[in-house]
Amino acid sequence: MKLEDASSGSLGPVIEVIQSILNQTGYILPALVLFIIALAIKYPNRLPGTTDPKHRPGVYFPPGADPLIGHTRMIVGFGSEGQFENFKALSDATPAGSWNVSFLGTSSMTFVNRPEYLEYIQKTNFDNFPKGSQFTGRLGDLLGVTGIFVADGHPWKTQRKQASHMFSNREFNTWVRAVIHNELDDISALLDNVTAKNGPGKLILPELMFRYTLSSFAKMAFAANLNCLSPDPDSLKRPVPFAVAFDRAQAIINDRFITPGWYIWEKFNKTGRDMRSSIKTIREFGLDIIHKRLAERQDEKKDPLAPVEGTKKEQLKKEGKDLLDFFMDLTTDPEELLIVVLNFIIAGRDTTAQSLSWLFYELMAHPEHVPKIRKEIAEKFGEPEGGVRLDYESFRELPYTVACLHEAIRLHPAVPKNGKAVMKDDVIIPQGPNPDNLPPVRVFAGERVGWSDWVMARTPAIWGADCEEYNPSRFLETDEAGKLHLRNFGQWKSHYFNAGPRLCLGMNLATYEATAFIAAVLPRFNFEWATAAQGQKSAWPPQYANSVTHPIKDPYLVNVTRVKA
Ligand code: HEM
Repeated sequence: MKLEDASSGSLGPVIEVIQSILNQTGYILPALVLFIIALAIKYPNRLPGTTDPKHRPGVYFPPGADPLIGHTRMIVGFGSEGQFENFKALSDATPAGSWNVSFLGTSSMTFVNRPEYLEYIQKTNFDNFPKGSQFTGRLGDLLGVTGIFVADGHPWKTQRKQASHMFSNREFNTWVRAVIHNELDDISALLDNVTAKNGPGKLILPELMFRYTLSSFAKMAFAANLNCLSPDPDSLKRPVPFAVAFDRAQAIINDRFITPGWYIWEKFNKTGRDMRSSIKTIREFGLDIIHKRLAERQDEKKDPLAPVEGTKKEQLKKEGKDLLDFFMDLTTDPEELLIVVLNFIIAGRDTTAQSLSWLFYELMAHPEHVPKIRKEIAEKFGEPEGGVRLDYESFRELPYTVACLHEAIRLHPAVPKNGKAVMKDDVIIPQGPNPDNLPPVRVFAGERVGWSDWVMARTPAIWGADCEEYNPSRFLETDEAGKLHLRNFGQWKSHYFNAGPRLCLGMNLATYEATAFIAAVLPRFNFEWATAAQGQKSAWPPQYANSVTHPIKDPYLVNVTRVKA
C-alpha cells in the first residue's frame, strides 16, 4: 500500500503528520529516531559508550537501569534522602562490596568499598586514578584548578610539597597554637556568658563549632579576623558575609555532582547567579587581605615588627608563621595565594567542625564516656579555672579522648563519599593478604571509581560485628605496664583521613583543634540534648544533610550548664 492510499483510510491523520514532518525535515528526523532506537538496543541499561556489565564479573549491577540514561533516575533519587543507606544496601549485595552504575553527568562509576581495593587505586597504581576533570570542573571556579584539594600532577605535587613542609614546621604549629588558644578564650567566655543567668543556657552547638573552625582557619591561613566569634552569645547569630558565601558555594558544588548539565543551567538560573555572587564575595574579601599582607611583607623588609592593619596578625605577631607566610615564599601572585588559602579553608574547616558536632552528639548518646574524658584531662593537665589550653602535640597524652573523637569520625566520616577518574583500562587487584578472597575488579578508561567511608565504617568484614556501634575502646590498647595507648589500624583501614600519597595533611591539626576544644570546654560545662518543647529542631539521632562533606541536618540545640556552679 502506498502512502497516498493509506492517507485516505483510518491511518490517515497519522500518515499526514508523518508526511508533514518528512516535508519539513527531510530524512534527518527519522534517521535520528532510528539512530536513537539502535543506541537504546545497544545500551539497554547504561549510558552510550559505557561497558556492558557482563565484563565486570563479581561487580553488582543494580536492577532498574534505563536505556541510554542508565541509573540516572536512581542516583538522582538518592540525592535527597538516605543516600548512604542506599549506597550500603548496594554494597551489601555482593560479598566484595563492589557495584557499578552509569548516570548522566558522571559516566560509568564502579564503587569499591574495601581497603584492599583502595590501596591499589590510591597507592599501587596512583597515577592511573587522578581526581580528574569532573572534579576540577565542578570545583574549579571556586577553588582554582591548581589548588591542592583539586589539582593532579605537577601543580598538586608542588602544593603538596610546600604544604607538607608547612604542616611539619614548628613556626606554623606555634601560630596554630596561638590562634586556637585565642579562640578558646573567646569560646570559654561565651559559654560563661550563656550560663551566667540562672538555669541552663541554650545554644546551637554545631553553630559554635562552625564559628570556631571558620574563625581559626581564617587566622591560621591568612591572619584574617572574620569577627564571627566573640564572648557575646549573640555573635553566633550574626551572619558573616564570607561564611554565608562560602557555605552557599559549597552547597552548589555538591549539587553539581548530581545535576546532569549543571554547567548549562547555571548560565541562566538563580543557582548560577548565586554561585557567581558568592565567588565574588569570597574573592573580594580574600584578595583584600592578601594585598595587605603582600604590602606588609614589603614593609617588613624595612621594619619586621610593624603591625598589619586590619588583620589579627598585629596582636599575635611574634607567635610563629601562618600559611601565607609559607606560600609567599613560593609566589607573590595574589590569585595563586587566594587559591592556596581557599583550598586550605575548604579542606580543614567543615571537616573539623562536623567531626566535633558528631562527637558531641555521640557523647550525649553515650554519656558514660564523659567522666572518663574529664578524668583523663584532669589527671594529665589539672583543672585550671578557665579550662585547659592544650599544646599542639599534647593530644598524644590523651588516648581516651582521642579514641572518642576518632570513633566519632569513623562512624561519621567528614568526607563520606569520594571518587577518582580512570585514565587507562585497569584491573583493581586487592592489596595485602586478602583473607576474604576479594576478586579483582575491572575498570575502563574514561570511567570513575568511587567509595564511601560511611559504608566502610558499617561493614562487618572491615570493623567487626559491632561496626555500627559507637565504641571508642576499639581504638584503645593497654601495654604491659598497664598504660593506655591509641591503637593504630593503619591508614587503609582508618581510611576516613584518606590514604596513600594524598593522605590528609591536616590529620594532626584536626585532632589537635578538636581535642583542644574538648579539653577547654568539657571539664567545665555539661551539654544536654534540648527537648522539642525547648525548641529542638533536630531529629534524634540526627540525620545528615546531603553535601560534599558530612554536616548534620538541622543543627541541634543543647542546654548548657556549668559543672561547678
Ligand atoms: C576531622 C577532620 C578531617 C578529616 C576527616 C579529613 C579528611 C580528609 C580526606 C578524606 C581527604 C581526601 C579528600 C579528597 O581526596 O578529596 C583530605 C584531604 C586533605 N585534607 Fe583533610 N580532613 C580533616 C581535616 C583537615 C584539616 C584540619 C586540614 C588542614 C587544613 C586538612 C587538610 C587536608 C588537605 C590539604 C588535603 C588534600 C591532600 C592532598 O590531596 O594531597 N584536613 N582530608
